[in-house]
Amino acid sequence: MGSRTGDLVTRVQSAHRFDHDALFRFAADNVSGFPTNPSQFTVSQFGHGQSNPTFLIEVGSGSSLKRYVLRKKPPGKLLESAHAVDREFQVLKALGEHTQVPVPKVFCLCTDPTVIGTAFYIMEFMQGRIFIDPKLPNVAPGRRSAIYRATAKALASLHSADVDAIGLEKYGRRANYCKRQIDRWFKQYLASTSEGKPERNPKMFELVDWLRKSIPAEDSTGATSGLVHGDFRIDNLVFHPSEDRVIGIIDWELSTLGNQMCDVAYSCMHYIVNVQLDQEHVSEGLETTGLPEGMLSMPEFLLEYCSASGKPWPAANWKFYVAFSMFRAASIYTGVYNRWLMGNASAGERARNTGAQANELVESALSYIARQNVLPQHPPSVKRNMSPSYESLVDGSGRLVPNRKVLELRQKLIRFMETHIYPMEKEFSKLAQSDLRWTVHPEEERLKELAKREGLWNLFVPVDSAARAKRELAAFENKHDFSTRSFDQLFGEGLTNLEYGYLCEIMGRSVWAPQVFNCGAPDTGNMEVILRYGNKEQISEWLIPLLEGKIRSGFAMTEPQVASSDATNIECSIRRQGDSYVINGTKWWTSGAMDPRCRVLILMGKTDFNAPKHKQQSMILVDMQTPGIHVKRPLTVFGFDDAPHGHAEISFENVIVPAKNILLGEGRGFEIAQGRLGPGRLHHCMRLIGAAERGMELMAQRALSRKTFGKFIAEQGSFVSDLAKLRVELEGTRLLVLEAADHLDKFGNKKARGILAMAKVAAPNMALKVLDTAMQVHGAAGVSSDTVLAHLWATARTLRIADGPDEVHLGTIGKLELQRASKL
Ligand SMILES: Cc1cc2nc3c(=O)[nH]c(=O)nc-3n(C[C@H](O)[C@H](O)[C@H](O)COP(=O)(O)OP(=O)(O)OC[C@H]3O[C@@H](n4cnc5c(N)ncnc54)[C@H](O)[C@@H]3O)c2cc1C
Repeated sequence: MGSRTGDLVTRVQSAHRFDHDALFRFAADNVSGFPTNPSQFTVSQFGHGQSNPTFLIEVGSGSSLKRYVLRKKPPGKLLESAHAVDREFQVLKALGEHTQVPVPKVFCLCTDPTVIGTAFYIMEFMQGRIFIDPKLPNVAPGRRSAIYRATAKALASLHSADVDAIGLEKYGRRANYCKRQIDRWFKQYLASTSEGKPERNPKMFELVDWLRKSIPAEDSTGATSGLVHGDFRIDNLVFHPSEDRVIGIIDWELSTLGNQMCDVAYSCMHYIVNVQLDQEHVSEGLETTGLPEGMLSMPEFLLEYCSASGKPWPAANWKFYVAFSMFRAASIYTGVYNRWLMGNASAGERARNTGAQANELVESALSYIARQNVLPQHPPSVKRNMSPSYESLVDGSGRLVPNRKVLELRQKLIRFMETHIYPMEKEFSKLAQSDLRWTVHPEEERLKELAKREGLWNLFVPVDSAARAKRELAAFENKHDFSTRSFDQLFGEGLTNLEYGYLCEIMGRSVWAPQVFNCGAPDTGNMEVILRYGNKEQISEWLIPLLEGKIRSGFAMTEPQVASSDATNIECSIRRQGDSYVINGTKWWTSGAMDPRCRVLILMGKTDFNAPKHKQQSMILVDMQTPGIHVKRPLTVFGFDDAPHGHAEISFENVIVPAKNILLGEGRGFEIAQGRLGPGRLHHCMRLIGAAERGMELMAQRALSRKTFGKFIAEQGSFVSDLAKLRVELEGTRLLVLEAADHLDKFGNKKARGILAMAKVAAPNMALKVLDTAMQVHGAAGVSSDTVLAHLWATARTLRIADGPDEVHLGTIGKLELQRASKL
């Protein structure tokens, strides 16, 4: 495990002492909520890190204890422009207030040196873990890759900050960063090695010469420019106390605007060289000594970064950036060594070897430059990053064995979820609980565009339905340009339902994810109806904008006054009148109809009340803006109204719809319902597998990190065997769902109805069990909105009713069983 942030402190070093009373007075006046009359006020120093001295302030005791972090300039004469704590404060404030980049919250800045001797600022203390050694000793192999992936994502997230939008446009000059940095750090090197100081190394001059000649063109064009951290290493990241995700990027002393590839190379230094303050010498990095089990290789780490940030593979200029990183580290180490000689290195005695290490870094940089190959020309295949249960399946071709294409999409999807969805969940929920709940978060629309670009769009469209719709559309050739890739992409990636099962599951891990990939309910079921049963006009008018993600849809079948699990009860009338139909009735639980983007409903009603029982019903496309449609209220599920999509009660009063909007023809509603509910129903089951997986993961993490009565929850009672039983149930249900998808592909809706019904009963019941146990393990937090569990549970619970209650499906399964027996 990593070190806990609170355990990294020691007594304040004598060279760094300051007036605690003055600090207390300042903090009490300037930090909102700072205790004014505490029982205790203590200051200790973080021993780790060694640029700007950093202190832990503890105010009060017991349950009223509050903790803060103070960062200040070191005492004494300092190198020009170094240790600018005011800049650190500025960047942290901008990122904290305007972005999702994980950083500690800052409270106040003091630039007056008379208060405690130097400028300083006070920020939030982050309770979490810091991994000081990049080899991650004492970390389970299975978690090492997750920690490295989170590291790559944190770097990508800070590199994605829009500096112009958050007031950091003047935080530095973007172009020619490397050129300026080489000059700056060489100047600092010269200053640290002038007369009477550490000896100069002639090889440093050789290195600088090579660097100056090899600066990549992208440095002057600004193509790779943006916010740069300047010291991005794993030990400058605070990880969540139990989950493998970054909650804070710290130590922003060297941040500026500039060439972001320098951060990337610097974050990979440990693969090439092993530089540790406590060691006498620089030694070989992980590339040579071997990767600890489970750890990502450097190309894998870079692949993770590139796909999260959208940056190209950096092979072309990699040698320069790595050599530059070593040069800069050598210059910094020389400065630290010089400060140690003067007696004010904040790392104290640990800095005694930095002089020798600086020279070894120069040596290593020159050897690196001399190497033939430093990074493969192309990114690695994704095989290594796969979750263990799929690793062995890559080249398999058996039934229920995903092929390479699916596995690659799956990995892309997993990365997208980790980079873009999970970090936004709180933000999406916040909007959905505010006065603006019925509006769409702009980030959702941005992520939709990103998902399209990444080829993660409309993955649900089954290959056979796509082919049918394209054939129908052929008559509209002038209107739609079939030849463009973007048009073709609207019809997904040519997957079967079975193949989609492996992907839909991942989307189900978050209630916010499916719509970002245009794979949310009820749209997928509705699009499937138009794909399979729509004529060319209906496809062109409604399906194309739905596939483009420009509009959304609802499915209006259920009615308040009749038991709608038996659709023959439905009373809404669809009466023919010339070239139109007139609709009258009330629907409720029309999911998605509250969404401001919802433009079309597929409505089921009766066109002939006297026809045979299953021929009375029809389905018709209804424009939401037609006069006579009144959205009466949003319904809630255990208090969740699922804004901004919602579940609406709607009345239809003489709603006049063009006759051409009827689907397939009068009296064919039941036939379509059977077709629609097959795939749409199964998508719910696939998503429930993902929701259960998320529950398992959160449950295990919580149990491994929380102690009650002296033991971790994981060590209590029958936890382990309970967890194992849930895993057995989950895996069994997953196989059932995949099997149902396979049947749907091979035999169609009607023949697959038995196994579809089994999946529809099994999936919500299994997910509910897992999520319920996960909530229990989380204690009160589990039932709150602080975790995703309660919302996932509420959604899973509705699926024992929505799309047909359990009893109806059990009836189908039982009937088929008896039929089989009667034929024996
Ligand atoms: C969150 C959510 C979203 C929904 N979204 C939509 C939507 O988008 N569009 C839409 O049209 N509808 C939607 N629904 C409605 C849903 O499909 C219906 O609620 C469902 O079909 C059951 O109909 P009902 O509520 O009228 O229950 P009823 O038909 O009144 O049934 C009530 C109960 O009777 C019992 N029962 C019924 N049949 C049998 C049987 N054969 N044997 C034994 N017991 C039985 C079951 O316990 C059942 O739960 C949604 C519902 C929810 C909760």
